[in-house]
Amino acid sequence: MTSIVKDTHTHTQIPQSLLQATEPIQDLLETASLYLHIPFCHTRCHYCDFNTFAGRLPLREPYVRALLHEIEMAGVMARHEDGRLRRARTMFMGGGTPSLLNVDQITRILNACFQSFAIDADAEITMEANPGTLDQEQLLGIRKAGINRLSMGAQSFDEELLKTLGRIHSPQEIVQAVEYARAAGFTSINIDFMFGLPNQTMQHWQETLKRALELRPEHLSLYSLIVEEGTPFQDWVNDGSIVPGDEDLCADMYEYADELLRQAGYINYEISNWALPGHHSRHNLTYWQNLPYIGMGTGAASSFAGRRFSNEREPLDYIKLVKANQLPEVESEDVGLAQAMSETAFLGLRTAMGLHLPTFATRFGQPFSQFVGDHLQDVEAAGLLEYEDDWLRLSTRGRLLGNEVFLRLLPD
Ligand SMILES: C=Cc1c2[nH]c(c1C)Cc1[nH]c(c(CCC(=O)O)c1C)Cc1[nH]c(c(C)c1CCC(=O)O)Cc1[nH]c(c(C)c1C=C)C2
Ligand SMILES: C[C@H]1O[C@@H](n2cnc3c(N)ncnc32)[C@H](O)[C@@H]1O
Ligand code: MET
Ligand code: SF4
Repeated sequence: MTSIVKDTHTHTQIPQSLLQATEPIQDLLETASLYLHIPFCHTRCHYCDFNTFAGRLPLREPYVRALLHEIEMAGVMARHEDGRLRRARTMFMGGGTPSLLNVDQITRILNACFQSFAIDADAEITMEANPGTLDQEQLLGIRKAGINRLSMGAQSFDEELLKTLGRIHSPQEIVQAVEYARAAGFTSINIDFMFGLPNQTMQHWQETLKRALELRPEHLSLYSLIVEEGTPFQDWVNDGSIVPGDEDLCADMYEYADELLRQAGYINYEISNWALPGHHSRHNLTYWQNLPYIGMGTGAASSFAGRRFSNEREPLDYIKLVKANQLPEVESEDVGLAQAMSETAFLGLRTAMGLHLPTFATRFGQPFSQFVGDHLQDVEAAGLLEYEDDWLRLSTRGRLLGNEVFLRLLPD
């Protein structure tokens, strides 16, 4: 049994496995999580603005070759001064739709990472998949190649809504994909859903969550629809042919989900993420803890060695750069101490656990209270923050006013 710490103020239940630092922060700062971007999709969903391309499937093999080359160069870049390979605790192959690659391509990508980085024997290795692109043989192959966590975009169990979204699969194919994944030995499965969708009623949402829970995924990500610039959804919102759910409905849907999932044993460890005890995504948490990560592939972002940088987004240009033996970096920003401290605080405060104050002080050689100064007392007095043991977190009220809290905390 995982022991549970009860937070009486917010009624969240946070297991010790999340509260206890797994390793000293100085050791974690010496690692890098790996993100690998696969920029291909069958067709583009109507709401999506990710860096991904439809109709360019013939580019898959040239792209994979370039990615293998980039992994090798990144491994060299990330090595320690004495030549040791950089250690990675988690890997995440996202997109786009990595499940559009064949087993051989996925295996080659993983093996390149195993050669160029020191991947922990018990690393969390996730791959994103679209339920419309999965079959039993492929799932067995990728499990064997080393993928041990599967993250599926499902979005909804409503047939009509799936059409509005431009999805390529039916509700039944979501169930089928999870069954195939279980049969292939996956014991850690995430499913993504969206709410606040056009014409989505509370009943639709309840039905989707009910069917999601029947599959008993270890992890659920629930995202409120964002109407992104340049998407068909934005055109349709502008011409009035679709109307997204309003703020009140979205809040009700979020609260309904949170309560239902809590009763079903899931922990809301971050705004959009719920997990059964022990199944939180360690990769996601590296982002929320502001730990180093290296992104490879088109448009992938990195936070490493005091810099944030990101790659060329267009596949053909990316391939060209890599072929010329160059790291395909196109943007870079130095991250100073003050910026790193602010980011670590704000990212931490968005998680259910909050910010671990002793870790902050060890990491930056300065306590958080000293860094923010008088602002902290103001925000505390307004009832927006609360302490529990060594943790500082947003109160229920603070969570509703999240951005307000962050603005007020910023040093002048
Ligand atoms: C609704 C909020 C979402 C956040 N991330 C995603 C959603 C839906 C999903 C997502 N995850 C990554 C990407 C980038 C790929 C792309 O095509 O643009 C997307 C859209 C990967 C990712 N997420 C974070 C990092 C650092 C990375 C890897 C590097 C990369 O981008 O290539 C961190 C992160 N994601 C979100 C937040 C708030 C966040 C901060 C810690 C939101
Ligand atoms: C990675 C996950 O991000 C979610 N996702 C993708 N685009 C959007 C958007 N515009 N708004 C909200 N969620 C989105 C989907 O649920 C996808 O599966
Ligand atoms: N592309 C997959 C899907 O939509 C995975 C999530 S979106 C990057 O199903
Ligand atoms: S399949 Fe995923 S990445 Fe591709 S367009 Fe749809 S939501 Fe975006």
